[in-house]
Amino acid sequence: MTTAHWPAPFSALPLDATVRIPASKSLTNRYLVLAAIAEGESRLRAPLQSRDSDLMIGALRALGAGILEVPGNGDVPDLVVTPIPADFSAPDSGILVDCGLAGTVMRFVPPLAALVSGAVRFSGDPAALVRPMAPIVVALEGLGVRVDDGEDGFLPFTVHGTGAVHGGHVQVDAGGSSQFISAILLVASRFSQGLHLEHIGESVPSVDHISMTVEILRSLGVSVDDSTPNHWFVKPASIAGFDVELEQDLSNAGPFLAAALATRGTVRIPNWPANTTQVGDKWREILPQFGATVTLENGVLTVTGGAQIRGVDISDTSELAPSTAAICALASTPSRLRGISHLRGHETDRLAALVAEINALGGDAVETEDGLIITPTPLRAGVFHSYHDHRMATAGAIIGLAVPGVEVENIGTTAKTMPGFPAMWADMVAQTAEPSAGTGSTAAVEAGV
Ligand SMILES: O=C(O)C1=C[C@@H](OP(=O)(O)O)[C@@H](O)[C@H](O)C1
Ligand SMILES: C=C(OP(=O)(O)O)C(=O)O
Repeated sequence: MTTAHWPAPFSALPLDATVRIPASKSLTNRYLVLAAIAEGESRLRAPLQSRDSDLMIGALRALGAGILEVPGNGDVPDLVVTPIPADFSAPDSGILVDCGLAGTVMRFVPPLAALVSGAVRFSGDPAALVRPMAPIVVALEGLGVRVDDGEDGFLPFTVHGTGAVHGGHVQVDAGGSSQFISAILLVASRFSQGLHLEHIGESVPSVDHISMTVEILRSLGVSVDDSTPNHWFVKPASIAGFDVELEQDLSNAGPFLAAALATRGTVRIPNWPANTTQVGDKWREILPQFGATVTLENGVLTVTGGAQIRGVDISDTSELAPSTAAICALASTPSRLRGISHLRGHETDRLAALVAEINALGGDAVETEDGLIITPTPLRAGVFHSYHDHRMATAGAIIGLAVPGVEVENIGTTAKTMPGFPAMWADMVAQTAEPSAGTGSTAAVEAGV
């Protein structure tokens, strides 16, 4: 149960905690799409259970896939997926897919809808209707698929599939999101002539997520040639049913690892993968720049905060940026985050939201063309708004650990990728001491000193 304003637990003591994180959103939703177009039954072990994965499951079921929960080895049921039947057609009334605010649903499912017959309409939360979508529409139209989008390039729109996509050469400007590339690549092995996808425009952000897509496709036997920058070639192929165990979400590990820095304590995360395609593995490079000690031994990632948080100057933090910005707000020297202009098209305009919320607590954050400059100042109690953005909500929680009296508005929005967040956070704090929600008297890190 969450309240409208969640008193963020404050910790005057250095934390000493071990935390287990639920499965990766990006991996779960990719494997779900691929299971829906595979030739046989697939099993996803220990998948993510969250709003974004529920939305993906709902979308794929609507498109004819069978998805059943079966008992797994841990707390979370496995998913057994029966692929979309080859002759699946939408009813005459069409199909409605609710994308919520999930980028992976609104970008990954329309190309899949192009492979079935009939009209599939996509809509979502009010905030989803302003997220960039035009490159998906343009790419589908370039592949010969009819899309009714009212010519505005935003949700809602309707994809009119004919049961097959010819494929071939298509150009897309993916400067606004790597998901435009991943979306087309994921289903391209089903195009009868395969795909030559070409990115035109400014550089693509979040390239690690494209590498994740390419690596997963290759692991399932799909040939992807990405040897020429900005070009991807996919050969037609059948994907056999597969059985995969999902890794925990290393991006969502970020707020918990940041808690070690915010309190000068130690946080351990077991089962950290030795090899991974997740961008969250970059915490191992990012956190030492703030002065933290990071070790990975026997699969346990251990982060210990330094006496003070040093400011950083880093690029391309992708979906790690909100947590990174929260750490910067607690640092003792200025920070600059670069290469994240596309965050303006995320769940909210994250650059504007971070500036507004850090400054509302007395901070000094300014927007640049491609990121943020955050200069230390002492922070004070106040409300940190989440803008329906799970990563804004967790950014507020990080700051609240070190600044007494922070309340996060709509902490429940963390259900997008981590429904258990408030309980997990409280448990992390309780492993060291009883949390005194928002009522502590000394900041754990002397923000701005
Ligand atoms: O493909 C994916 O799973 C994602 C790609 C990235 O999107 P952008 O390229 O829009 O940043 C990332 O930020 C998002 O959280 C997940
Ligand atoms: C940008 C994000 O999500 P989405 O998949 O909705 O794009 C994110 O989780 O940080």
